[in-house]
Amino acid sequence: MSHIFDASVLAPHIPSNLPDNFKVRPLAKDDFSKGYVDLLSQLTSVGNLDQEAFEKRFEAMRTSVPNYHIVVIEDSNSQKVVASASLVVEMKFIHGAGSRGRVEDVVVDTEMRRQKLGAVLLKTLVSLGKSLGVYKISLECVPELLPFYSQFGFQDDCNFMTQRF
Ligand SMILES: CC(=O)SCCNC(=O)CCNC(=O)[C@H](O)C(C)(C)COP(=O)(O)OP(=O)(O)OC[C@H]1O[C@@H](n2cnc3c(N)ncnc32)[C@H](O)[C@@H]1OP(=O)(O)O
Repeated sequence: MSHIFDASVLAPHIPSNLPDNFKVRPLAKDDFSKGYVDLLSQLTSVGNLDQEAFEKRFEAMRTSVPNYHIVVIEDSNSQKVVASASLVVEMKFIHGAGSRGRVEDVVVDTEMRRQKLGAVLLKTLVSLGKSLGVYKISLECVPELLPFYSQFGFQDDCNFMTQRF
């Protein structure tokens, strides 16, 4: 199976108390056929992303340095991807040529919410980020989700500005 990053890098960071049917792993190239795009569409507009476009983008991300750490949870009962979150690492000159982590695109299938899958993803990404040596991890969210993210060590500490095209 082709993963977007090395599964052995992820393994030490996965909480052990998950029900047997849930498997936490890096995004795989064949997740297109496991409902991954439908899952992302519960987060925001995905636009026109057919299998060819998905696989082309997957390869670009897989071979990027530093890696895109896209972590998913597959439910073996349905063989669908039911949750996903990303840790993107950005290289800097500042902080001693350090790296910053950004948590992006956190989503759990509507049918699977409130079963702690979001918590599993956030704990996994924070632990992974620390082990990769990033000097900080940040994310952007609506005010309603501040209590959710604060459980995993995030603090509300600045304004967020955006410009859309
Ligand atoms: C950086 C970004 O990507 S921001 C975008 C975040 N994603 C979205 O808004 C997409 C739609 N929402 C979702 O996919 C989900 O509701 C998520 C990811 C926000 C939460 O995932 P879930 O798996 O349902 O959360 P999980 O079960 O792990 O919740 C753990 C605890 O967090 C808290 N929590 C969960 N969801 C929320 C929420 N929407 N608001 C406030 N607190 C919450 C609760 O205390 C919950 O414990 P409880 O169920 O015992 O009350």
